[in-house]
Amino acid sequence: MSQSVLSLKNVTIYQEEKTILTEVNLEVKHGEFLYIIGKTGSGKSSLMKTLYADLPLTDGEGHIVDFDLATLKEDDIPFLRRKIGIVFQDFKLLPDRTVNDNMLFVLKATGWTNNVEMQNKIDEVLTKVGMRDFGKKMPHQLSGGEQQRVAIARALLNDPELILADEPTGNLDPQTSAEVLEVLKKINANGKTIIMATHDYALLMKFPSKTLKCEDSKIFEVIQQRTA
Ligand SMILES: Nc1ncnc2c1ncn2[C@@H]1O[C@H](COP(=O)(O)OP(=O)(O)OP(=O)(O)O)[C@@H](O)[C@H]1O
Repeated sequence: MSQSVLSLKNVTIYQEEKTILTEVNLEVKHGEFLYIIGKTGSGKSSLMKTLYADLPLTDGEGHIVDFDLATLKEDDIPFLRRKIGIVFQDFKLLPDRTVNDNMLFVLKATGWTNNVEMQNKIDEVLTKVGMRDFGKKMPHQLSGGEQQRVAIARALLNDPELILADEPTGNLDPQTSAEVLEVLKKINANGKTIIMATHDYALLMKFPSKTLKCEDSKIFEVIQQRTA
C-alpha cells in the first residue's frame, strides 16, 4: 500500500512567537518507519506535538490520518488521538492502578463498554509487546523497559493507523532501548506506520530506517552511513 498517512506542505512551526521549524514538507506513506533526529532544542518534540494537535497548525497545510490539521477544531482532537497512538519518553502510565486498569481506563474513555471485548483487546495488545502476564502489576513494580512496553501496548488499543513515539527510549539503558526498538519494529512489520523522534544515534545504526534531521529551523532527509 502506498497511500499517505501524513502530509505536511510548507508548514512553519512556532512555540509562542518563536519560529522553531520552517518550510516543513513531509510525506509519510502507510507502513513506513521514520526517525526524526536532531540536537536538543532543534524542534523534534514541537513537530510531534503539531502532528498530534498539541500545537496548532497555523501556517501551511497538514493532513494526518484523514484529519486536516489546519482546520481541526478542539472537539475533533479526541477523535484524531484515537487514530494515532502516542508514546512518550516518560511512559505516562497512571501510577495508582494496575497495568490492566491503565488499559481499561483508556478503553472506557474512548467509548468501549463490553467487558469481554475490552479484556480480549487488553490481552491482545499486552501479548504483542510481550507483557501478557503483567496485567495485575502496578507500574512501580515494573522496570523502565517494561513500563515502556506497556505504554506501547496502550498506544495500540484503538488500532491506530500511526504511532508517534517521542524519545521512547530516552529514559532507558542501551540494552533495554534495543528491546523496545525491537517491539516497535515488529509492530511496524505488522503494518503500522511509526514516526519516532530520538537522539540515540547508536540505536539508529543498529536499526536503520529512513531518517529526517531537524537543524537550523529546517528538516531534511539524511542518508545513514555505517561506520563499521
Ligand atoms: N511550551 C513551550 N513554550 C515555549 N517554547 C518552547 C516550549 N516547548 C519548547 N519550546 C522551545 O522550542 C524549541 C524546540 O523545542 P523542542 O522541545 O521541540 O526540541 P527537541 O528537539 O524536541 O528537544 P529535546 O531533544 O530536548 O526534547 C526550544 O528552543 C524550546 O525551548
